[in-house]
Amino acid sequence: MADKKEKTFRFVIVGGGIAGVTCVEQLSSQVPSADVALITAGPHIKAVTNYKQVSKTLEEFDVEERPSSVLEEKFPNLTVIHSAVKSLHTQSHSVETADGRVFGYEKLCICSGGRPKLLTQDNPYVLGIRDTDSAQEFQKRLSKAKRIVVVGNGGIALELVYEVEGCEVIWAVKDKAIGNTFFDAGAAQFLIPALEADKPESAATCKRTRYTTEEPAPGASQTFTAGSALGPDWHEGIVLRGTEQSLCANPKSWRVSLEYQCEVEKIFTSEELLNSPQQTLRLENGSWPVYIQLTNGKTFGCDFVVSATGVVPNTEPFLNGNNFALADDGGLHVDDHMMTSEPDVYAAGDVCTACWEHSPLWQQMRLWTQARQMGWFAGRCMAAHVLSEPIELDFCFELFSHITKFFNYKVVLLGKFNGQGLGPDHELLLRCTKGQEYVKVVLSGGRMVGAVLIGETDLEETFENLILNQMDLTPYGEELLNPDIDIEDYFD
Ligand SMILES: Cc1cc2nc3c(=O)[nH]c(=O)nc-3n(C[C@H](O)[C@H](O)[C@H](O)COP(=O)(O)OP(=O)(O)OC[C@H]3O[C@@H](n4cnc5c(N)ncnc54)[C@H](O)[C@@H]3O)c2cc1C
Ligand SMILES: NC(=O)C1=CN([C@@H]2O[C@H](COP(=O)(O)OP(=O)(O)OC[C@H]3O[C@@H](n4cnc5c(N)ncnc54)[C@H](OP(=O)(O)O)[C@@H]3O)[C@@H](O)[C@H]2O)C=CC1
Repeated sequence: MADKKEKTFRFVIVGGGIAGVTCVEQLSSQVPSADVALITAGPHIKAVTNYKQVSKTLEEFDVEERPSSVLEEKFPNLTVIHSAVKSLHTQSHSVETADGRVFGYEKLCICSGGRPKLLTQDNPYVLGIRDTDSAQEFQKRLSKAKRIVVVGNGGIALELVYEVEGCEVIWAVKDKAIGNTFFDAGAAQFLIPALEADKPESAATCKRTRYTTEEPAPGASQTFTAGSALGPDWHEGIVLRGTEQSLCANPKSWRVSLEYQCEVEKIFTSEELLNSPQQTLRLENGSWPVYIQLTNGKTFGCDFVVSATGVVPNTEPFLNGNNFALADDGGLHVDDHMMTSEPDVYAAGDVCTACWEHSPLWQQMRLWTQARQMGWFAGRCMAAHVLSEPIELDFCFELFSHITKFFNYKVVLLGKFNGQGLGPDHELLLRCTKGQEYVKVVLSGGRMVGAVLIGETDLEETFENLILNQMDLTPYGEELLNPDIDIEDYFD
């Protein structure tokens, strides 16, 4: 393999998503003399724009899909190679691409993201949403649909059930409440009325498509290996409307039915149902292309099923044949320098699992912000290692923080927002004004360790400070959430 190398780069980064591109930017600016290669399966790269540091740890930004030439013009030391990596040979420090080329590296960073963990593979009626292509396929299928079933209870399901119009939505969740990956039952209760109410004007407007289509890269035959993951506001550019076209003007007819505490028992096509003893189901349900049987005994016919059931790190098949340590969730095990178990190989973003001893207030979630932070930190570590400089874990891994929007409410999550890992040894303070705000504080030993802020609470900065400084809040008791006290002044 060594003699076949077309060129050896000092740094090679695999993946043009937010983690890979941020890593490239960091390396190119920190070590401008080094040859850097970005190898990515898709024709476009993702770029962070309008970056805003909202507070010490909270950040907001937009993400744009761009041609890679923009990056190459900015960094003359950078070569972008558009081909999927077919195999990695850590012993010879080389990668082989789908178009048959071999490149050497001194240090490599794997940022190949994740792909949807589908309920079932190869069923044309079960869709996942990950990248621009899959979002467009979903949009196309939705435009002809009268009823869809959404399975899953995380970020994608929360966004879809709110955004889809003109189509009946059956939402099947495993849990007793909606949004288990982000919320507890109280917050879910607060959000439910927004599902039943009319959407506000701004959220209900029909919008134009903004995303471009990525051509699959040579060799990228698997549906979900070509493009980068979508991110904040991905649905804003896409009309998510079913057959009932008039509903864009009449959001009242928008229907979501929830099926709680159930999983999928079986998925049948209409042909399979015709030939099975359960064909009476077909008659009861009308005629649909596909039927889904849930563990609560109900069966629904629908046009298609959306499997919004999480992601699996993209490690196969191109990393096979090496000795990478994998975490329980299948991610590449990385230490506090973003290094995998293979020499000179780093990883960042959705593909990796942070296996260092976490700060008591941080946890990994496969999110846009963490992909950016990990890509940036991996770049810093790679540069520090070649320059023989010391480097410590960055402050951004001290406190988990996430800003997003669900059901048209601003949502801020801080620290152990759901009491993750705290056991019974914690208490909660709550303040809730229906339709306006939901504030939950998690206290452990009298100190604030997490918070969920839904709505325009304006509390994020103060709470972030209280969590970071671990002040004993016992003397304040429930006054902490007294709406008549200006908490910002209180703790100044
Ligand atoms: C529908 C949707 C909505 C989301 N909304 C939000 C949100 O609102 N907020 C939020 O924080 N997060 C959100 N996320 C999560 C967020 O998008 C991801 O956490 C983030 O994009 C991960 O970035 P990444 O760079 O690690 O991976 P990706 O963006 O998946 O990029 C991986 C890159 O690797 C390339 N690649 C893969 N395999 C190979 C190979 N073998 N060879 C070469 N290149 C390869 C791909 O082409 C791609 O460029 C959302 C995700 C989805 C799917
Ligand atoms: N605004 C935001 O911040 C958004 C973030 N994202 C991110 O994008 C990624 C993909 O989103 P998504 O697919 O929603 O993943 P998530 O990990 O957010 O949610 C997956 C959901 O599916 C459930 N689930 C898993 N397997 C099954 C099954 N077999 N049957 C029924 N339910 C199942 C999970 O339950 P359990 O947890 O019990 O396993 C969980 O509720 C995630 O990293 C997510 O954080 C996506 C959209 C918006």
